Formats: sequence, C-alpha cells, structure tokens
Amino acid sequence: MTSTPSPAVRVRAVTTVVSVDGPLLRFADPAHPLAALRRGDGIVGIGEVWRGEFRGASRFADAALAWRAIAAAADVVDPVHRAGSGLVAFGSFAFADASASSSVLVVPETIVGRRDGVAWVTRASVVGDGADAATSGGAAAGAGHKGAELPPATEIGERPRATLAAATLSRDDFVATVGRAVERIRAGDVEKVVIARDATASIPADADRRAIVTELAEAYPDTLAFAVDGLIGASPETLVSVHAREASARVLAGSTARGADAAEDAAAATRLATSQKDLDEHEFAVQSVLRALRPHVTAVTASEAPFTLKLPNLWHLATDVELELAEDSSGLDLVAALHPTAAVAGSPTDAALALIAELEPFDRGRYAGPVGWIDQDGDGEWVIALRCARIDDDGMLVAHAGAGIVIDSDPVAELAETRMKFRPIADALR
Ligand SMILES: C=C(O[C@@H]1C=C(C(=O)O)C=C[C@H]1O)C(=O)O
Repeated sequence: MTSTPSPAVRVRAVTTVVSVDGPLLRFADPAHPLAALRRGDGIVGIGEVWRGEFRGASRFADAALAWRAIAAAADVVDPVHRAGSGLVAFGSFAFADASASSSVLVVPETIVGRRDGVAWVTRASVVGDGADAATSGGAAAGAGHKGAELPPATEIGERPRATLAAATLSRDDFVATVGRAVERIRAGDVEKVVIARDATASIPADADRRAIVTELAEAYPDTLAFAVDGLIGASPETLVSVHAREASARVLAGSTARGADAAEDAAAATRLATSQKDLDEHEFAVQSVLRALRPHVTAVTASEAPFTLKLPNLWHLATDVELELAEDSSGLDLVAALHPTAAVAGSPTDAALALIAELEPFDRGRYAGPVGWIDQDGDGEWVIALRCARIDDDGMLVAHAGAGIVIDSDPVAELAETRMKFRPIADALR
C-alpha cells in the first residue's frame, strides 16, 4: 500500500542565495504548481525528484517514517537557514482513513524561496544506488547539480473563469443533512459534527493554475496560499507550524459572515464573541488540539479566551497555541496527532468521523486534511486544507466547504456559512 523508500534513496539538496524580485509563482509549473506562500513570501517547487504515496489509517505514521529515513540519509548544504530552505517535501493528506485519495510527500527538483528579504534556490537530486528508485525526476538524478541560477520564470496566464455548482449534495440536501446531524446530537451520539458539501466547476485543461493561487493569495493575505499535487487553496487555519523546536497552532471554530457596513460588521463580531453556541463549539476544537499535542510537547500555552479573526469573507473565533516540542517530534508527528481536529471532524472524534461517513455522500479526498511542507529537521508549516479545490489535469474542479454543527445549530444558517466558505474559490474563478 505504501511506497516506503528504500534506505538507499539518498537525496542531495543544495541551497544557494539568489536575488529574486516579483512573484515567486512565476517560477512554478502552470499545470502543476507547488507552493506555500504567505504575503508573497514562502516557497514554490518545480519538478519532482522523490514522491511517497501513503494510504489508510497509517498514512501519517508511514509518511513520518519515510521522511525520517530520507532526511537521515540526505546530504544537505544549506547556508540560508530560513524556514523552507534546505531539503523540503511538500505534502497533502487525505481527510479520511478510508479515502480513495492517496496522501503524498513530494520533493521538488528545484525550490525557489524567499523570506525576510532573503531569497534562495534549492536544487535536489537523488544520488547513489537509490537514483533509479526516484520518480519523475529520475532523468535529473545523478546528472550532477545545475548551477544556482534561477529556473526560468514565465508570465502568469489569464485567470480561468468558471461557476461553482452544487454537486453531490444540493443546498436542500445539505439543509436536510444538517437537520439529521442535529437530531443525532440531540440523541447524544456526538457533541459536535462538521458537515460539508461539495461543489464542482470545469476550467480549461491547459488553464494556468498559478493564476488561481495568485488571486487567492492576494484576496486572502492572512492565509497560507497553497498548491500541492492538484489541491489549491488559501487556508486561514494553521494546524501546526514548527521552527527550531518551537511550534504554534491556530484553532478556528465558530464563524459568522462579515457585516455589510462598519456598524453591522462590529456587531457581527461582538455577537460571535459572545455567542455561547460558538464559544462551546470553539472550546471543543481547542480542547481537541491541546489533548492531541500534550504527548509531543514539553510546554503548551493557549490564550485564555478566543479572539475574533477578521477575514475578507468571515469572522472566525480563533485561539493561538504556542508550544515547545519534545525531543524527536517532527512536524509530521504533530500533524498525525492533531488530525482530525474538532474544527473539521467534530467531537468525540471517532463518533463524529463515523457520523460524517454516514451522512456525507462523498469522499472528502484531501479537503480538511493537512497540507504543507516539512524540512530535513522536521520543521515546517501545515495548515488544514480549507477554502480549497482539487483541480484534475482535465480541468475538473471539486471544492468542499463545511460547518460545525452543535445542538442548537440552525441548518439554514449553516448553509449560509458554507456559501461564505466557498467564496474564496468561487471568487477566484469569477
Ligand atoms: C470546515 C470548514 O471550516 C472550519 C469550520 C469552522 C466553523 O464551523 O465555524 C471554522 C473554521 C474551520 O475550522 C471549511 O471551511 O470548510
């Protein structure tokens, strides 16, 4: 089931300082961009020298193990020492253990990165006996490193236009499904469950995917704009960000639409911050994160009360969590421990997952799964794949949006909330 790398796969990664002006996405592949960007900085990847694919309940553990082996055997030259320099794999994981979607880690052949005014290029290749085992980048393997010069940049093409249409679950079906979820909560089966619906669109097969990432990044500057293996989005929710044994997470749960004018907007934020339903829903999510992290950390602190996070489409209740990592825990270990949080599954987790599998008539794929990157030290940045769409090679696009359902949820209000959560993708295609 798993393509575990043989210990012989040895990756050499050499990072060099370069000078880069303008959007990093110009260096990415228009058809298969790899990117993790915040306010224009971050990393983009080109090509592929190694890919691991993982499935089933052990996908996180298998990926963490595979990455440990790759990182331990790697030969890394990194004078830059910034988040995202050196050896890096992009990753995207399926939401459900039983998903038909595989989960992936991908080491690009080239990474162009920029942070705090410093830019770099990393060139990776597979060396030694494992060179034949590498994936599509095999042609470059063993061929020695190209120079540190930047890969070719190309102008980002026109943004493809398309309209998102409700898919498996119509709006009415969603309202009915939320109604059933509320009944099950009343019956005591779960405390909270996150119910999602799907929507599709079709873009030209040759559309420049980078244009969608660019639009998302510009419209939602406080998010991580990502593109990994066909999954493109802008997530406001940091599952965990790890740097030099310190980690942070941002828990979001509890949402309301932005107001039409300043007064209404302020009132909406106040209502959210004082709504017992939303505060309860938020507390489930925070507790699930703290519980999951405890075995992996030596210290953890969360803000006393949630704050209201303002996004262009929504207000969210948010709590930031800061932690110190125990020795030997990597970003992927934390991801494995955290997923699925109550923010995207519900509480208690197992009962909520069973109810999602029963009530949602589709496979979430990688929606609501972790997406991000990891480096040779286990550092990295992982967000929950929200406000995103999977775009296949033929241009078929599938997006999902969900809402946390608790005992006094109003199904019609939850439908409205999912509409707001589709907006980043819907607007990026307008
Ligand atoms: C499930 C989604 O969002 C999650 C659910 C939220 C909620 O129920 O209030 C808020 C933020 C996210 O944790 C989504 O965007 O699809």
